[in-house]
Amino acid sequence: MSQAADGSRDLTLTGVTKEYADFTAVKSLDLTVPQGEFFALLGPSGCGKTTTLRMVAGLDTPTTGSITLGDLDITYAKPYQRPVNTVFQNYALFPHLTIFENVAFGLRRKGVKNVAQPVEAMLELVELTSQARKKPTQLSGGQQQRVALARALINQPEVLLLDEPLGALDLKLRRAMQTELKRIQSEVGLTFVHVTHDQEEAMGMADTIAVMNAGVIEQMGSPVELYDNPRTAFVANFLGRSSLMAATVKEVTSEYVKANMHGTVVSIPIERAHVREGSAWVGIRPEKVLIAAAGTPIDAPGNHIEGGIVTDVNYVGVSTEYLVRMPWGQEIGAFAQNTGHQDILPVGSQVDLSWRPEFAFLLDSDEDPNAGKEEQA
Ligand SMILES: Nc1ncnc2c1ncn2[C@@H]1O[C@H](COP(=O)(O)OP(=O)(O)OP(=O)(O)O)[C@@H](O)[C@H]1O
Repeated sequence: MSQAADGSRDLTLTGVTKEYADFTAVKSLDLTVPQGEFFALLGPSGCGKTTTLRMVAGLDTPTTGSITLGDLDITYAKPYQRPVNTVFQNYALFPHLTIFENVAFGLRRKGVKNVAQPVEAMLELVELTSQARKKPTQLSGGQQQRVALARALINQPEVLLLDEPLGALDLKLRRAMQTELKRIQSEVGLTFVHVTHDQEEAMGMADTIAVMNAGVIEQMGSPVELYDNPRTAFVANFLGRSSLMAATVKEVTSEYVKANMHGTVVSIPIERAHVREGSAWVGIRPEKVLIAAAGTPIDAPGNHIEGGIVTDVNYVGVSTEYLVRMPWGQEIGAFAQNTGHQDILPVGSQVDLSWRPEFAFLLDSDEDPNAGKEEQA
């Protein structure tokens, strides 16, 4: 198979659109997944994740656009002609075959004579050596999922597609399998494209996340980049939580954009300010907001706002989650770590809030401040 000039086998989607009779599921998608990366497509139900994956797998054909692997154009290649395998949520194991034979299936179909060694190596990788003689129904959900993974990996695909592979597992097993999947991916070094609507799952596993909404990619980057520097309200709300407060840009310096937020001037680092003039939304995440009884000093030089009243207190053990009504009527979240240094502030307390300027971000006022809230998993 041919390789790109630099030898890389990146997966690239260029201008990929998928139209159904009266509906466009994926809109002019441009996407590059570097070889060997753990890539997550994250978004709410119906945003076009599965459609995108099916086009990479060859189960659907793009209406326009192209899909390449290195310099190999696979846009119209049959599923079995592309070095791509898929693991689905419903593992689709063969119930009448043993675990060993399920894993051996792809090799036997290719006419490989000696399957024992590769199958055993694969079972070892997914830690199921002791289960080889059992049938799928004798395994737990997580074990069955690992069989599905081994069965796909033994074909030595260049790209492994995972469509909500942990969706059928309970939360605890899901978290355990996430660690497992990440380990296996780094051991085999394949490109993984993982589709999920679970933001914690994507954040915990992926090198790069593409956040999809209504057929387009809203933003793409490392989990930290997306979380700390969201460019749209959808990303700010869908990935974690954010408070978005109306403001007007007053001044732009080399380091900060300063905005007047209901009478208080706050600073936003220039690299997180996605608007430089006019009206805007100042964004801050609740765990970045420090809270203290009115008039007491807050240990954070920065954006300081006064006149809040606590309207809700949710004690969750490691932290206390406050809702604070600001003088302009909006409720802002503030999560305080329960380090033992601060008493819990009851509902009705008068409080001041503060956050370091470097944690704030600034979005265009055209953004819908509620985008992504309802869709959050
Ligand atoms: N064959 C089809 N004909 C018409 N519309 C379709 C078809 N297949 C998918 N769609 C629509 O395309 C949109 C995207 O579907 P897709 O399955 O890609 O979403 P998704 O993000 O994977 O969602 P989920 O997490 O629920 O699987 C949906 O609104 C869906 O109804």
